[in-house]
Amino acid sequence: MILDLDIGNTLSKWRLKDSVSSEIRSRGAVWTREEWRPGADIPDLDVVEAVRISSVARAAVLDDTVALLRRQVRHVFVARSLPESLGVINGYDEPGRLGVDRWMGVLAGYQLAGGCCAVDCGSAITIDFVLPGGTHLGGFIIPGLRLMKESLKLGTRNVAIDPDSEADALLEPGRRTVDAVNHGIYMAAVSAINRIYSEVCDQQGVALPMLLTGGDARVVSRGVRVPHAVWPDMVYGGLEAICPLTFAERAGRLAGAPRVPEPVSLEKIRAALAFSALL
Ligand SMILES: Nc1ncnc2c1ncn2[C@@H]1O[C@H](COP(=O)(O)OP(=O)(O)O)[C@@H](O)[C@H]1O
Ligand SMILES: CC(C)(COP(=O)(O)O)[C@@H](O)C(=O)NCCC(=O)O
Ligand SMILES: [K+]
Repeated sequence: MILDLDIGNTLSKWRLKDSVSSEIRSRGAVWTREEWRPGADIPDLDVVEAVRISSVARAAVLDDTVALLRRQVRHVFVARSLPESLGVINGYDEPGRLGVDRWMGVLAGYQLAGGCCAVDCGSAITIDFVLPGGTHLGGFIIPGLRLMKESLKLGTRNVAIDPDSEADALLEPGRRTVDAVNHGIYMAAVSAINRIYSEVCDQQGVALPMLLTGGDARVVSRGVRVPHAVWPDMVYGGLEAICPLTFAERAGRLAGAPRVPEPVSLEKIRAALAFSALL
């Protein structure tokens, strides 16, 4: 079995993948706590031959996790943001400072779709762009839905947006604090994604497919007007691409990859931008 770990600021996600059949056998998530106890919250390591890790948690959390895993598992791979990987040139001035979850998302997106816009809706919402030739432009970071809500300190933090809510209902004016806040942060997130996408496609003269991942991807997806696909395992896809272990991975097949969405034409994107500039 292969254990894949995606340690984010809020949740540490894991999945077990069969190294022969490439099937996902189980998955789970635990809070990424200050005092996260590596090992206590992840599956039985006896069946694990290799571990692949993407982590944006504090260095000490990662170091402890790796030290513990190395005692029981022979192959432990820790992904890093590099200046260049798999034909993608990292757009950061200091490539190592790009969040490795973003780098994994960009590599997976490029492998699947070529140039793309990779959006990760987690603790933060990150919006990254890579052009068809492999140039990563950098991206945008805004607070995620939960962080935006908590920052208001209106006592609404415990009433999360129902992930099954329809976008139309979320875009109506709220008639009580919790709805006003939930609808407000939702509108902030989806309009930022729509606008940023259009601005960058306009600047670059190219209509790119958009891929969405992260804990809030499903609900955000309903409000994003740009054609896109949701790929819950996009960060894991980067791990598969950069450190292929199974037959399917070596053949370039990424688990759970969606069909690449067809972007609307650049003319339409530009017309929409021109219209919003009038408002
Ligand atoms: N069951 C859940 N538990 C916690 N957060 C959830 C859950 N479902 C959706 N979320 C949302 O997903 C976000 C965490 O998403 P995730 O992509 O795992 O973030 P990160 O990678 O930053 O840890 C939370 O901030 C929250 O808004
Ligand atoms: C921007 C992030 C906090 C997003 O993390 P997440 O919401 O997935 O937990 C993470 O990618 C990070 O710590 N990045 C380093 C800074 C940067 O990418 O510029
Ligand atoms: K994120």
